Amino acid sequence: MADLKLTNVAKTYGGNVDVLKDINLDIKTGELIVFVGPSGCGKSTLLRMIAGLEKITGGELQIDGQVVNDVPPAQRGIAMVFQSYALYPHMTVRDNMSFALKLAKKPKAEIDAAIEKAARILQLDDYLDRLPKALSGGQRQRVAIGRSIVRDPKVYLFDEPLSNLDAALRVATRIEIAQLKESMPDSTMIYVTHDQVEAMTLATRIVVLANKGIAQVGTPLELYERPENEFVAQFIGSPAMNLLSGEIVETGAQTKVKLDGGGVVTSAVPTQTADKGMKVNVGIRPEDMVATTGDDYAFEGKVHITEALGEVTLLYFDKVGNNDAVIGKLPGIHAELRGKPVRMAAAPDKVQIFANGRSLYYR
Ligand SMILES: Nc1ncnc2c1ncn2[C@@H]1O[C@H](COP(=O)(O)OP(=O)(O)OP(=O)(O)O)[C@@H](O)[C@H]1O
Repeated sequence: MADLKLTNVAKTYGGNVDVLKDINLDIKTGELIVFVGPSGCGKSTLLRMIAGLEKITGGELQIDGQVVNDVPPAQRGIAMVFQSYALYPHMTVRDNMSFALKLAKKPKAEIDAAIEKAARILQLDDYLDRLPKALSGGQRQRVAIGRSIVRDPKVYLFDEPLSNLDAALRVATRIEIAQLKESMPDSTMIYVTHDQVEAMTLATRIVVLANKGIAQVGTPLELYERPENEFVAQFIGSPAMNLLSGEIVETGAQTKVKLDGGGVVTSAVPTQTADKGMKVNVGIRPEDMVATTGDDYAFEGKVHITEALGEVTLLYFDKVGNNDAVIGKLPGIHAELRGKPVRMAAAPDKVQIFANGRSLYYR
């Protein structure tokens, strides 16, 4: 059981290199928080500051109401699982998992009970007497997690735990982590990943880090359906959300935007009379675009390239007005559209509007 509270947490290296500033975040017991963001944005640094492996140079970190900025890692009740599951090669799974408890001089009965519980949760019962070299990558990763579980920490920190695994194993281990979380509802977990699918499927809330701060915090669906800004809009989802410049031509409960070099698109984001004429960017996800033959379309463009992925086809359009090439995603196989002019539309509730990079929905 652990609540974490970060207040204006900052990290400066060498007194003058700001990596993170003004990080404010409340994490409640039982949450699985995922940190995502572009390479170098400070995900690992933030995780390591929470673990106590990296000094917090500004602000405050509280665990269960107690300020822990200067509490050493071992006394924070936190366990960290790294991407390189460095197990002791000459020790069995059981010895690897019990090592920390033996060092802490815990009674044998307590150690045995902890190992038994962790092995059951991680389905490692049959492997306890094996050496790491006789395990698969996924099983080794589970042993690494097991080493944390036996210490019964309040908070688990995962730094890209699956990045060394091949694609199939990643999926299997991801599902195991989801089940692990379910079997320990009172544990708090923080997880760093580059993998969007991991973030979307595992997180109770995702924290998007960018430009030294938090770009948005929300449930996976909030981030996907209602990004607060263009950065999050384009960071979450693949291919990225299309942004098309235009001007508001009609306001009200439904807003109409005339796109540069395109048609008029309707958005369910409400606007006020004074917004008429405002220069905005309209955001539409590739998967929310539909091909239409009607006159009510967002834009018409020539399909430059098609990529058939099996269940869907990606359509890459030529530039529309001043806008970058737009990508559409249609169910099924549509190689026949290559080189053809196609009209694309989107339902109003799938159309976002951004002004100066920020979503009008959150005004
Ligand atoms: N000792 C250091 N001195 C100065 N700058 C550092 C130091 N350690 C890390 N940094 C910088 O801090 C920033 C954040 O690094 P960090 O490893 O936390 O990013 P990350 O988001 O985890 O990146 P990645 O996704 O590539 O793993 C980077 O720009 C990095 O260059």
